[in-house]
Amino acid sequence: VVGGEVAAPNSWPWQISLQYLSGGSYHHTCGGSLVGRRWVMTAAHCVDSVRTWRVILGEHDLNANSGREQIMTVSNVYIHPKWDSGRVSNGFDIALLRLASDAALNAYVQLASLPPANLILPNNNPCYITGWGRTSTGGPLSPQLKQASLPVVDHATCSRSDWWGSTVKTTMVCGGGGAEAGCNGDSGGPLNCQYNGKYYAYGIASFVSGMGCDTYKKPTVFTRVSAYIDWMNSIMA
Ligand SMILES: CC(C)C[C@H](NC(=O)C(F)(F)F)C(=O)N[C@@H](C)C(=O)Nc1ccc(C(F)(F)F)cc1
Repeated sequence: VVGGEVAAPNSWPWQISLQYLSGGSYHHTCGGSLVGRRWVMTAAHCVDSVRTWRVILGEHDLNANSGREQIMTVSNVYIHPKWDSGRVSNGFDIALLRLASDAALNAYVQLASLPPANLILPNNNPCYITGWGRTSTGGPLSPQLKQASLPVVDHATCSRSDWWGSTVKTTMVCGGGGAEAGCNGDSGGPLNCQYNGKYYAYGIASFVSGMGCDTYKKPTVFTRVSAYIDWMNSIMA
């Protein structure tokens, strides 16, 4: 997350850290959202390589043990059937991870609210991105979870030729476009948007400009979760 601030610990209690085993230790690679006691929603591009995964619930500081963390094994990975790792601009950047055991829900670990199918939030709707991703283009990951305000940029604006043009589809949602942005390592994490007085996991961080995370008129692009509710229900049922 470029800009914004460190979040109050566990104030986004559905945020997870997705980690992979390499060289005998686990490394944060993506964010995600707990959407069921055995289910995590993340980006397909986060899990389209064969690795040993684990999910940390109740996480805040990647380098400290608060005692609130729950370390979960991933038992299955379900990538959207239309995802094409060579074509992130086609969309379908969504995956579900089945956990080997149930999460214990408490003050630090809660389920994300999924939006109603086909919900489209208006331009400038208040939203926050959360994640442990780079704090500047090419910079380090953040040890603590960060948040930044990324209001919705509607499709009409985001698809203008000097913005993302036809790269952005209606199954995506754009957020920000100024000094605050998602960055590498925030992938898979939620865009938390206010709707009827509560926060919904309305987006899944998908991509930023290759020219830099906070490139002007290149807002962070998210998978629009409300476009995939039927697919998610078919998997989690
Ligand atoms: C691995 C990538 C698919 C996802 C990676 N995503 C992120 O860093 C995050 F956190 F914003 F989700 C990213 O945007 N990385 C930059 C460096 C990138 O590759 N951006 C990018 C790739 C393809 C396009 C497109 F769609 F035009 F082909 C646009 C931007």
